[in-house]
This record gives sequence, C-alpha cells and structure tokens, in this order.
Amino acid sequence: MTTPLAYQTGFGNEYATEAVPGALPQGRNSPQRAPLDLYPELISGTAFTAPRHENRRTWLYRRQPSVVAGRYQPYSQSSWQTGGDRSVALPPEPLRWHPMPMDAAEQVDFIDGMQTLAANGDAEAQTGIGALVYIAGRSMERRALVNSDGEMLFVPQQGRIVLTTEMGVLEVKPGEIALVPRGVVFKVGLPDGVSRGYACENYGAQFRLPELGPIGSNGLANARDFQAPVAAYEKEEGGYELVKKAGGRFWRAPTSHSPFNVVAWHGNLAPVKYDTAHFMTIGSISFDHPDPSIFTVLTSPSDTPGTANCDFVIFPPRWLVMEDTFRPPWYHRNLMSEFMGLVYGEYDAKPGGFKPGGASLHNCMVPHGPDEEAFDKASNADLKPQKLDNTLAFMFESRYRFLPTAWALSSNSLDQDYADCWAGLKDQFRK
Ligand SMILES: O=C(O)Cc1cc(O)ccc1O
Ligand SMILES: [Fe+2]
Repeated sequence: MTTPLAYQTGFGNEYATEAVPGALPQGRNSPQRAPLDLYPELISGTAFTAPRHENRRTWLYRRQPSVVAGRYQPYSQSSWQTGGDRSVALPPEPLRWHPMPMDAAEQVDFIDGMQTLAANGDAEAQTGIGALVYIAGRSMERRALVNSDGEMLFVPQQGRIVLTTEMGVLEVKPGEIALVPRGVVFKVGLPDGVSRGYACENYGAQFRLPELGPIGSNGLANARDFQAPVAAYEKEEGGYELVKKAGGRFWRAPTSHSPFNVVAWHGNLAPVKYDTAHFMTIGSISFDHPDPSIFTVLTSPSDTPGTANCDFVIFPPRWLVMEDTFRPPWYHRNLMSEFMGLVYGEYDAKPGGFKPGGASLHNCMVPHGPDEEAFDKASNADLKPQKLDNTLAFMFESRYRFLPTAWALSSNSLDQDYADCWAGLKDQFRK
C-alpha cells in the first residue's frame, strides 16, 4: 500500500511548503546562508514587472542549483513540433482523427511519445499553442524534461500519469488535468502501463481562471479545487539525463544528481492538477444553447481583450432542460479555431463518429456542427430533462488558425470520410 499523495489547495496562491521542517527561510528570501545550507533559487514565470495580479514566481531551496549540469548535446524528437508549420498546405475542410493506436508504445517514454497534431503561433514570439497527443508505456526513471518553450497542460485519456516535478509530485487520472509551468523540470511515471492523452503546449501567457462577469463570485472552476504538490525531494544518489526543449529544438545533458532536489519552496508559480468533476457547469434553464465559453476552465489571454491565445473548455456531464430548443451545438462558423478531443463517452454533436482518444479540428470560418444522426435525434427528441452522462469532451480554442503537422495529415488515423457525416442533411424546406 502506498500512502496517497498530499496536496496544497488553491490556484495561484502564495503556497509555502517544506519537506524538512525549518528549510524555508523566514522573513526574507535569500539570507546570507539559507537554512540547512540549501541554495536559494528563483524561478519567475512572468516578467519581474508584470502587473501584480498576473505576476508569478517561486523561490526554491535546493541541494544544488540548476546551473549544475553537464554539457548539452542535440537530442532528436522529430514528432514534437513547435509553432505553425507554414510549409504544410492546410486543407480548407473540417478534419478529424480516429484514436491513435497504442500498440507500439511499450518501449516509449513520455518525451519520445509526444506527437504534435497541430500547432499555431510561434514559441519565440510567445504566441500560440501546440495540440499534441502522447502515447507512452515506459516511465521516465532517470530522465527528466524541462520545456522553456511553454507551459504544458495535460489531459490524460487512458492511464494515470505521475508527474514528479521540482515542486513535488502530482498523480493525475483521466478526468483530471494538470498544468506544469514553463521551465519547471518534471518526469512522468506511468503506473498503468501504456497510456494515452492530450497535451496543450502553451507558448503564450499562462493559463488562469476566466473572469466570471455576471456569474458572480462562484462557479465554473473554483480556485479551491486546484491542487499543488507539497515539497518532496529524491533521496537516492545517482545521475539523470536532462532533456531540454528550447526554441523547438531538443537537447540532452547528463547530471550527476537528481534535478528533484528541492527541499522547500514558496511562491505562486507551481504545477497544479484539477478534477473536472468539480467543475460547476452552467447552462440554459430556459431556452437556447449558450456559447461554449460558458464551459471555460482556464484561459490564456492574448493582447486583445476577450480574444484568447487559448481557452481550455470542457463539455462535462450535465443536465439539458431547455424548452423548444435544438439542444446540441448549432451549425456554426467561428473566428476562433477549435481543436477538440474526447476523454470518455460520447459527444452529443457526433454520437457515433467521434471516439475517445480521437481529435477534430475546425479552423477559423470552417463550417461544422452536429452530424446527420445527431441532427435527426435532436430535432425529434422529447424535450424532457435529460442527463448527458458519462461524457467528457474538451476543446483548445485559439484565435490563431491551427496548422496540422505533415505527420498528422499523412497519418492512417486521419478520417478521410469525415465530411460525409453531414452529406445526408438534405433540403427539407416545406414550401
Ligand atoms: O463545435 C463544437 O462541437 C464545439 C461547440 C459546442 C457548442 O455547444 C457551441 C459551439 C461550439 O463550437
Ligand atoms: Fe465548434
């Protein structure tokens, strides 16, 4: 029996945690000699002068500082691509991928098992996101990853991931999500063997909770339901391989010690996890179907107010009670581009065609909406209160058009017949 992990709660708090009592200095951050002769080290996730409500930084008290590492050599990870690849001819129609096969992943770890399906923006300009899938079967034992290109949002779909980070350990199961800030070293254990999930690599502003406007002071994702790790350091001696992602390139360096050597830390830059079962879902209790922005869990703003670099949106289990209403999504074309995935169950707009582990991409102004089956069902349904249960779809929604990678467009998983799901929507105009 292993004891369950301990967590601290809240989002963007001034957390404070020590694995050894007395390891945190009191009343100052960088005393002449820190308690227990640990090295103080600052990690800032925003510019020093970012507005106070956005400013994120954490003080780490560690056995050796991060500068202690061997020489970097190039490392090859060609399926994890960064930013929009403009050399790929973007098909103008809706795109969908069947679930990616998991059978060849036993020997692959989380770093090598990452594959970019689509991306936009430019990591160097701190804009845009990558939409990735990971399929991996091997835990990272003495290997760690640090991503200086962006924050990572993980959405496990099959199998738990155990995220060992500089700030401590998070265990994340399907239905939960995790955020690892840019530049924080982590490794991923896979206690359930071959596992699959989605990732958003956010090159832009950090994810935060959305404004609530007229909703008020409670609702959607509540800050207290986020969990950050408590300080934990590895006691075993021995080296690591540190893999670093910077400017879309990968590097590896040997270290003589574990990078997970932080004995205490305090600050508001921390990895967190969140169970989507705690999302307080809001919908219409009269008629019509609200915009899906009502389902925003986290948002990464761009420089234009209300026009996100990325909104992370979920479609969780919920009651549908609207009267005289077509309840699934309406047919639409949007400015914002939509990458979607399905963790489990069925998605109401595509009850048969969209499978857990699959993905869809509806870019700026690409028309989409319920397939023929969903349209027929919803147009004829008896509109009594209905529970959409056992379902969790999500969307990475971005102001920037997603460019699929060459790999994604040539993959056997690309659904060549996606457009056929609407072909039977005939002219039913009654003159
Ligand atoms: O396209 C989709 O399925 C996502 C979506 C859902 C919804 O209820 C309204 C708009 C929208 O883009
Ligand atoms: Fe949509």
